Amino acid sequence: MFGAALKRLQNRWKSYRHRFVPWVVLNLSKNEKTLRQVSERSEDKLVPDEEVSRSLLRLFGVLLRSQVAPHAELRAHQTRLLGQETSEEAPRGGVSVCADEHDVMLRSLGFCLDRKPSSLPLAGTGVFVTKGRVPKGTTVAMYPGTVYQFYEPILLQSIRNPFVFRCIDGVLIDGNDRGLSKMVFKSCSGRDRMGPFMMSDSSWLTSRPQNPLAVGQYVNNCSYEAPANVCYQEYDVPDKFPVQLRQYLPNVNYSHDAQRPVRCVVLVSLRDIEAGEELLSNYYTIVH
Ligand SMILES: C[S@@+](CC[C@H](N)C(=O)[O-])C[C@H]1O[C@@H](n2cnc3c(N)ncnc32)[C@H](O)[C@@H]1O
Repeated sequence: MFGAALKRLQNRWKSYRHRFVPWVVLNLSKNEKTLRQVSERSEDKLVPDEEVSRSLLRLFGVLLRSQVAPHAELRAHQTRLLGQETSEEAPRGGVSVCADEHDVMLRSLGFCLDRKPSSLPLAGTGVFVTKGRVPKGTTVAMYPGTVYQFYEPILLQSIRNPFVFRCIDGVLIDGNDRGLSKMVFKSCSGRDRMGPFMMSDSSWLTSRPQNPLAVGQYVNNCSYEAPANVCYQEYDVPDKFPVQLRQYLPNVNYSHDAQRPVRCVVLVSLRDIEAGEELLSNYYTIVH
């Protein structure tokens, strides 16, 4: 009888997946209501992948059309290479036609995000909705970083690094914007460049990411008093994702493998979120 009870306890422990790997020691939720439960990977989807693709394509398309002047020539070159027509006019006299990323976000998605001191005690920086409103089921942020398969070496990068996110299938995403992690991301991003086309975006490593969704690594853990309003969802970038829009993807594979899709993790709203609210996720998932 004792053996059976022990086995049950072991199975239960094994089924808890901490989304951040083990250096994070947080105030674990006091109640299972704050835990996310999934049966298998395919069920860890609040919204279908097609819906995630649609909202990323919409935002990235608007970002491309409103890019700053220094990129305009490169963009025109890319467009020529792709044999596509463009309705955009080149900026006159080198004057920037840049719309601020936040304006773009507000126009295309209906809300703005910003990083600010968290509303939770001792939680450092958090991510807030600063303008507009996020309806339930919206792709509200992306978790940027280098993507490691479970067998790839991450030991050095992971030391004292609270930004290593674990996907349900064991893939890891290092979202640290400093030190060795930063160097690795930049190096992999440069390696995967295809001629004039960047396949990923390194600007999330700065204080002003050109993809304004790429701040998901700063989303803090919920508590019993402040429940989660967003959840993580794995998203493998489909082959047909337009090459000229990949420059806004904030993820890159650690090892180059043209066959493997880039893994992204998006944060999806669990309810309507109003301006002024902090985004909070659940760092713990139960996989049955
Ligand atoms: C992925 S980072 C989130 C960004 C972090 N707040 C920062 O400023 O860098 C995870 C770390 O944030 C802090 N954190 C997240 N949620 C928290 C909470 N509810 N209470 C206290 N600290 C929290 C912990 O230090 C944790 O290791």
